Amino acid sequence: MNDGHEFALVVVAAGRGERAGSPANGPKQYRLIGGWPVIARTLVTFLDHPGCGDIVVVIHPDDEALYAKAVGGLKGLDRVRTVFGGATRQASVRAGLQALSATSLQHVLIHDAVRPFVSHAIIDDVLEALKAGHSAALPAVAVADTLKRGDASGCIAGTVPRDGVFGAQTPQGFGYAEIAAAHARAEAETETAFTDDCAIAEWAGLNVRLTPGHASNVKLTTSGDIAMADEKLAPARLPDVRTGNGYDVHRLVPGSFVTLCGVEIPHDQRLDGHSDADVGLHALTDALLATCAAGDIGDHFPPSDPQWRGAASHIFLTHAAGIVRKAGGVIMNADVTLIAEAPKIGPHRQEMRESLASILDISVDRCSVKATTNETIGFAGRREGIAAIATATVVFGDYA
Ligand SMILES: Nc1ccn([C@@H]2O[C@H](COP(=O)(O)OP(=O)(O)OP(=O)(O)O)[C@@H](O)[C@H]2O)c(=O)n1
Ligand SMILES: C[C@](O)(CO)[C@H](O)COP(=O)(O)O
Repeated sequence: MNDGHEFALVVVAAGRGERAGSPANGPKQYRLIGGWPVIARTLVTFLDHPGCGDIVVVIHPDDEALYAKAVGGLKGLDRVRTVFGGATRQASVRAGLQALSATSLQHVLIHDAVRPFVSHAIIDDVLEALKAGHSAALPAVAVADTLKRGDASGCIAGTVPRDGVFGAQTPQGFGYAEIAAAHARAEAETETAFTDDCAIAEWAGLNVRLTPGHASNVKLTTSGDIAMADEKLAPARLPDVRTGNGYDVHRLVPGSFVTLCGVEIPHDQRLDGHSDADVGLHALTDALLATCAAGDIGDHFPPSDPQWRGAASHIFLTHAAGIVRKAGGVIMNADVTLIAEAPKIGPHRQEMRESLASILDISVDRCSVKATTNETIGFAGRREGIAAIATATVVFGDYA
């Protein structure tokens, strides 16, 4: 079982997680972060470490089913045993160490189940220190905040010098025989409640080496810690970018001007329609409505409604832009292609772009107007009508 392995492991998971609250789905080591139970994430890092041999997970007697469900499906579980813990972390570690009494491995690492962001680098540095001859190794992070001592009234009683002060993390590493003996002695000889195993090693006179911990190797203590861990592991949110297209055509009849993209152009024909028949603005109105699936221009402005007779089409486009914005969208660009044999669009393009920019309240560089003839074929080629196609891009949500 331990062929080629460098250390045995105790993972303590018998706590009740009272500071994190105890919801129906069990104590914090069984809560989900990024869709995984905390304890499963923790175990996987060790199961994947080439130096890790026997593993004892110390659980609470009430949690057998929760544990089985949480770790079910992990690879390498044949190396993992469970034992029941005690009323304190210290008692739970002791139970874990006793369960390893037959281990052939010289070193043991002791880790909190609720430190799921432990890394191979942290483990390797602990192992290096043990292999270099230290009896114990402690991953630690220098304290960065100024430390204060508070008094019973909730006021500051003093500032604690932080030079040489470290936050202790796990996994803490030891010679197995030495830490097992130190734990047994501590149990027999002192009432002191030790909050970590290096404190027991120190008490027993063992030499403890500091190794690099990492800020990310946080102990999930409160429900806020669990929420932060979940957020950290959440898949990156993709931007909600939506594109809509629109198409419109109106018949040409004898007249003196056409209105295209909000610009009146003198011409020997006019566009026939219920409103001002501006195909460019109508196509773009549909494109914008499409970005939030808000139907089409006919749904909002029925041709049967007399109030829209001869209406200027910027009303329709302004309405569509309002719907988009109400839905949380930001209009990124608008592009209109006019299909007309005549009049010539080129000389009016800039004015049309400015007209779109003003109606949509976006910059001109986000508004494009293009034109093409229909090579004298089809209804547009025979000057029977003018068509327009339009595309709009809108970004919705947090990325807007
Ligand atoms: N009797 C105990 C107490 C704690 N632990 C384990 O020790 C680790 C660190 O302890 P802590 O964060 O204090 O966990 P809890 O004791 O569960 O938390 P609380 O004090 O809020 O109840 C956890 O993995 C926890 O499950 C344990 O195995 N047995
Ligand atoms: C062992 C430990 O994680 C080191 O920082 C910590 O002491 C355990 O937390 P507890 O709240 O004291 O049980």
